[in-house]
Amino acid sequence: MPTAGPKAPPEYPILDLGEDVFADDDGFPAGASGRAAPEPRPAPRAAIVRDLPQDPPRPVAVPLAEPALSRTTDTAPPVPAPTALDLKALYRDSDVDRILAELDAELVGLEPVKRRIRELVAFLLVARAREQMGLAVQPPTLHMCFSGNPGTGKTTVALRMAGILHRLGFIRRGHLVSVTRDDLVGQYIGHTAPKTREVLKRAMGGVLFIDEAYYLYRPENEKDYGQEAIEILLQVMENQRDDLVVILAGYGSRMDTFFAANPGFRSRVAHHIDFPDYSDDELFDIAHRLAGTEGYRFSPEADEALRAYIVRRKTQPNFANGRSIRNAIDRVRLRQAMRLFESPGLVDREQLQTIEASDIRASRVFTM
Ligand SMILES: Nc1ncnc2c1ncn2[C@@H]1O[C@H](COP(=O)(O)OP(=O)(O)OP(=O)(O)O)[C@@H](O)[C@H]1O
Repeated sequence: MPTAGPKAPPEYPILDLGEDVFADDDGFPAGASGRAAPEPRPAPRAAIVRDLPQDPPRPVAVPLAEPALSRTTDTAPPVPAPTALDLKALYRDSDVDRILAELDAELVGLEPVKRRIRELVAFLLVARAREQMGLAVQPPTLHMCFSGNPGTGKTTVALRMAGILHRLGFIRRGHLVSVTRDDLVGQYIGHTAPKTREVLKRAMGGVLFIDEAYYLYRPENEKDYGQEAIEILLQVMENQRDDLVVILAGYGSRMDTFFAANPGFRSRVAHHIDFPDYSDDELFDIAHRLAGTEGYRFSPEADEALRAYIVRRKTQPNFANGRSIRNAIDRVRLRQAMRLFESPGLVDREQLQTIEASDIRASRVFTM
């Protein structure tokens, strides 16, 4: 948990993030660094944002009835608020159960994370119901922090979260834009605000996922432009929170330090979800899940080799939980293909599907 005492968050003006405002640089603060005359810009990079795949396009979800008494026209009298609502029916109609089932099928383990997501779904359904009953004062704050080591499933869950928020009508588009510091912060004076705004523009109506968010803040460097990006993000997180959900992600302990140093973020992030490291058994299951979805299976000897691989890989540098297992499976498939290609005679269906121990034991992991 953060240790530093809270400071009052600074006041930010309301920003209009519509197309017109994004078209020029006006209207944004100069940033903590102060600004001199802009320097020439380097050539733009080809792509700064990773747009991840999403659900097949659907009409914008408004699964629940319009808020009662929210509209009046000259001709129609206001609709009275319902006196009771069926939360289960709201849940069924929203199709969120399908997304939760997909999440369950896709991700091994992560029980605490899945439980937190179900809690959040309940919270969102109740928020919707309160809105329909005329009880909601303002929309719930949905910005989140996903903390955990690399490869623990944060990006995968964020993608599903975007789908859930969309199906429940809390975001318009349901896409996820995944960025790191380099996508938001420029290297020269005057570059950061346009970069940050461009990313925000892409993310509007969806989820902005900022991986290793603590790199935005570099207190040791007085001239760091990260502070400028932070100020813009904080304004948008406050004032556009009905149109954008920000998920900050990174290692747990570093996120704690980041929040302690940036109370503005701490006060705007309402939901914290911790992603634990996987056990050996879970990593084993992940390997089976990943290989199985591609139509592969392990021989009994390969299973034994896989267990030994996991034990060794965890002690070696750059171990990244599920990501390391995914990479390992990719390499194992290459070795299996080479083995089959080099073997004499015909190959049958069984051989094409089977990973043998030698495909795993040829890994450098066993020689390091
Ligand atoms: N619980 C899991 N079940 C199955 N596969 C998983 C699981 N967790 C992670 N993976 C696999 O690991 C890969 C990396 O996961 P993901 O990118 O979601 O992790 P991350 O925490 O965002 O890591 P990073 O910060 O390194 O990107 C995914 O492509 C996925 O295939």
